[in-house]
Amino acid sequence: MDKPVIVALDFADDFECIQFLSQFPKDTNLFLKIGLEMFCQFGYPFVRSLRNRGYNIFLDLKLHDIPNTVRRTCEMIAKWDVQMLTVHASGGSEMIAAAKEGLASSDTKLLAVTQLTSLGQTELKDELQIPLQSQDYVTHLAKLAYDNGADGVISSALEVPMIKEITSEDFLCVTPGIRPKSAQVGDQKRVATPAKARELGSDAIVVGRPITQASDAFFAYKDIYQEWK
Ligand SMILES: O=c1ccn([C@@H]2O[C@H](COP(=O)(O)O)[C@@H](O)[C@H]2O)c(=O)[nH]1
Repeated sequence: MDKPVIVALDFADDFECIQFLSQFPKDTNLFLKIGLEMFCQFGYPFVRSLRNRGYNIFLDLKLHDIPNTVRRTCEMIAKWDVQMLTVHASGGSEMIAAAKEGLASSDTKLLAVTQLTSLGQTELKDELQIPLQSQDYVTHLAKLAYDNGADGVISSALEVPMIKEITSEDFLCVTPGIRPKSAQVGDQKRVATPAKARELGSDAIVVGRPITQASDAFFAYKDIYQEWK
């Protein structure tokens, strides 16, 4: 699928989620992100039911554990036919490589989260005590992910040109923290509009609340899609 708008399904219950999806015409070809909130409640059966309905699935589990545990978990997820899976790049080179090995029998793209888009320079320095500029930290983790077999990263759109420069044009940059001009920023720190993300070279944008909390979700999706295309 060419440069999708990935909709983050962060709902407290599956009924609400299915009602949300029913607002979209059947031919919308949605790419859906299932994150921790829904996966912890509804697990693999929920993933399978959405996959069986034909949706593309980004499973955003942000795995972060010792290499053996991550490899074995990825071996299991490899059977699920999901399109994307996340691990944290800060889990290190061995863990990233182990995740890739675990997914080897599948077409699932492995994406490594660099610096969460909810963290800015202040949090990086004062809370995490990382003595780097945010952009240098992000590009360092992106290079680590690239060198150890990841197919791409999660970052802010603002960092995409630097990431592509030190990795490769084909290295996927999937970018949350997307906010249309009129939307509330909320807990996100490193944000970009859909148009800016396009201009900076994002391969896919992830959008949650600006669509899921809109009074007309399909209209909000179409609006963002138009700006992104
Ligand atoms: O760095 C990251 C990694 C993942 N996310 C996820 O994307 C969506 C964004 O939702 P919004 O409502 O549009 O803010 C959410 O599911 C996060 O878990 C991220 O935001 N930043």
